[in-house]
Amino acid sequence: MRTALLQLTSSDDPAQNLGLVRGLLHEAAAAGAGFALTPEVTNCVSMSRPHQAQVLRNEAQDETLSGLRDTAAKLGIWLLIGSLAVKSDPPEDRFANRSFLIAPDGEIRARYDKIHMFDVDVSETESYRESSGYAPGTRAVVAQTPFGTLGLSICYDIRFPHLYRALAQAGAQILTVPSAFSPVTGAAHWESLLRARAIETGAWVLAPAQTGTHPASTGKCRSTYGHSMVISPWGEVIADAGTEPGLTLVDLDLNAVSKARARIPSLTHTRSFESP
Ligand SMILES: O=C(O)CNC(=O)[C@H](CS)NC(=O)CCC(=O)C(=O)O
Repeated sequence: MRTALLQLTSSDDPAQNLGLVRGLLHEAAAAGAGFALTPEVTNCVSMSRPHQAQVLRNEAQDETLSGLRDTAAKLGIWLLIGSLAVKSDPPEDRFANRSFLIAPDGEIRARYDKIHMFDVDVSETESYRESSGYAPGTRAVVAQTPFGTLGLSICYDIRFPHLYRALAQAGAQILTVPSAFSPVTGAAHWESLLRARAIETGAWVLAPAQTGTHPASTGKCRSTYGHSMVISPWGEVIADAGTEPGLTLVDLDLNAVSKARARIPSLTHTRSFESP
């Protein structure tokens, strides 16, 4: 299946971001892609909770979701919206960081709420407290498509290998890791983490990313690492998008999954052991 990763520099204006994503999806479909993926927080990259509270909507009212469902249906493609920041149902007053898998008929086939929250001091001047704004998910998700079984995850989840082992053991052949990685940790860890998860599971890893300096109408601009990547089930870097926004196209071959797993059947070699 020809697959397109969209690398974005999303701003904090959801309407503007929707227009850019639609343009890239048209290009992807024209290039023969039947599956496209967008990064984490496709609809809004913002460091300002008050701004997010003003521009974000709950799922039913979210115009990025309805707009992209419409585009996927018009183009007849599968679409993983890496994530949208959406308002949760009361009494929860934090947002959800939620992936959506859209089928070529425009229907939502799967949802996944990011489980692991990035509450980290990256450097002396750069801190993130994702759990202050977002409520974590509690459920791992796999989804069937005609081109393979997807295992869904988001960004900081990549640091928790047991999630990916569980997804692979539940049948996932393609792991999705839409991200907005910090430049500092991206340079140090991004490629190694993605390659490790591919090697451990013998699955394709598709990691569409936010990149660059994100324009903000209020508060501080945020920067992200970019380098959207496709990793083969054997752990090879098949594509690295660098730091410019745009499209990356690859042809996914599911035979590579069974080949990698036949060579190293570690997924079937789990043993239980006493805790240390
Ligand atoms: O804040 C939002 O609106 C959406 N959430 C994110 O962008 C999250 C939390 S700040 N980013 C990450 O998880 C980066 C992880 C990372 O960089 C690492 O693991 O090193």
